[in-house]
Amino acid sequence: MIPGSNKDHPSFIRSFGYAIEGFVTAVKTERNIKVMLAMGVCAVICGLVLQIDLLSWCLVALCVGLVLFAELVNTAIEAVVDLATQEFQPLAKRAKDIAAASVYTLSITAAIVGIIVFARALGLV
Ligand SMILES: Nc1ncnc2c1ncn2[C@@H]1O[C@H](COP(=O)(O)OP(=O)(O)OP(=O)(O)O)[C@@H](O)[C@H]1O
Repeated sequence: MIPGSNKDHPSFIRSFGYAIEGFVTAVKTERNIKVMLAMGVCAVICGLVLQIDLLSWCLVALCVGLVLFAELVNTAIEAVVDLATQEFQPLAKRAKDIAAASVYTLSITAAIVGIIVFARALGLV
């Protein structure tokens, strides 16, 4: 919906409330998001312990945020596919498998960046 085109369009604050609701629902219902949040907390603890520099904090924040973003989008795609069909459908499989692949691609990339950042902080590279 185009913002402002309809007086019933939710306000910015209400839309933000829906987004928070979506985040809470995803965390409550999706095991993978809990795992990713736990890994994000671990990365922050490692950053604090190793006293990484500002640029490294930016990389850690970007990686954690992007992985969570990808998992949230993946969860939304799964919900839409389930809404469209409960039957076995090759296209449903393709959509879910590719959405899952996007999360794993980003997670592996984030893990590589994390290894480099923390190895550098430990003076290993
Ligand atoms: N309607 C469907 N038609 C065909 N294959 C499906 C369908 N629904 C699920 N699948 C297959 O089962 C796999 C698992 O689907 P599911 O919806 O259980 O997601 P999931 O792997 O449990 O995701 P998550 O762990 O993130 O919740 C999909 O990747 C897909 O290969």
